[in-house]
Amino acid sequence: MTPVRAPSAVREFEAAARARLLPAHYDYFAGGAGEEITVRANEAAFARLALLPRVLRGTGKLQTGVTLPGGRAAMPVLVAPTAFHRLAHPEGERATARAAAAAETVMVVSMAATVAVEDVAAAAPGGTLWFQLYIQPDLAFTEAIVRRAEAAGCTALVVTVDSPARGRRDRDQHNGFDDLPDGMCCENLRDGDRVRPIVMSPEISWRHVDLLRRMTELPVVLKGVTHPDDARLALDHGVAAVWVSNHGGRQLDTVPAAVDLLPEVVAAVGGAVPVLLDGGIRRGTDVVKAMALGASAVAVGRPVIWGLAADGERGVARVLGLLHDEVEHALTLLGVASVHDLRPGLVRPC
Ligand SMILES: Cc1cc2nc3c(=O)[nH]c(=O)nc-3n(C[C@H](O)[C@H](O)[C@H](O)COP(=O)(O)O)c2cc1C
Ligand SMILES: CC(C)CC(=O)C(=O)O
Repeated sequence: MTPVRAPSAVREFEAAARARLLPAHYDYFAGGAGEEITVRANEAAFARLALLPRVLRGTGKLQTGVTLPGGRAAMPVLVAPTAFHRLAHPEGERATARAAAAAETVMVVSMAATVAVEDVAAAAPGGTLWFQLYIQPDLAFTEAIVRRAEAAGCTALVVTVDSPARGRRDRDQHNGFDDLPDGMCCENLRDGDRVRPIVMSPEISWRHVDLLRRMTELPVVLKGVTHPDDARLALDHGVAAVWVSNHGGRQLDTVPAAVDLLPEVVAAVGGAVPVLLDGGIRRGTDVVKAMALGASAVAVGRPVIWGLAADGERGVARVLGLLHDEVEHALTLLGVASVHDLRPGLVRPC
């Protein structure tokens, strides 16, 4: 029998995942809002950036580690918060957490995880977890979730601010996908005997960010910033990091590609806090492009889901391992020893 070769690029995991997932579940993970213009733009924008290497730099030992408000990561690629991992693999978020911990990177646990944050933490002792929150209009319930995240050992709160309403996702509407199957639920939304629905409320405002900051000592990271004026406001409201994201094209369609938004946000933040970025990262070269343009670290959403669906913990580990190796390789060929030495001059539009 011909041995099946392990995927040698992140993209190959998508086909493997698609073959294993129910079509409606694949569509939920892969899809985006409206015409999916932003989904496509995120990846296309990286292809439109060229890298311009330096030569004879004698770089020697490479440095890929980054220090962020919620702790250190050995690689500059974090696991973005994504919902419903048990739809992709029976071990769900437990498998993802183990792979992230083995790669010594941060996993951001989604508020919509299908494994409770306490159980995710128990599955990967020693791993670094941040917790992603949609601020709920019921502030007492929001506080209860924050307390759970703190008690589980999460070291930062990632507040997603691009979702004052759910994205309109044509694929999900077409497939009638609007709920988890029996036996699965958003475990972080348990409240006594019931599981609350996630409320995406248009009433959430900067006032809530202030309330949250008073509620917890944890660093607050704002995810879903696209406008430089909002980045400046975020600093006024004391956030520990700004996360540039269009939610992988799943919220407002036709928002520009994430990496195209990055330079203006980086300029607005002016080095006051780290700037993170996600959306369309599929290669180590994408990682170094984003970091050259000023990101302190990046995150991946769908690639982790594809790894998880294809081969559980091993698949996620392989996805993260490939990205790590590709980052090192790109640094070597660029003539840059450390991710901290990446500069805008290494990137050109093409
Ligand atoms: C299936 C799926 C579920 C997601 N769930 C969440 C979530 O629960 N909370 C959140 O803040 N972002 C969520 N996101 C957005 C990701 O955190 C991230 O912004 C996006 O996936 C990055 O784009 P990429 O998939 O191209 O890497 C989700 C994305 C996907 C694809
Ligand atoms: C369950 C949803 C709230 C998760 C999400 O943010 C998404 O599907 O993009």
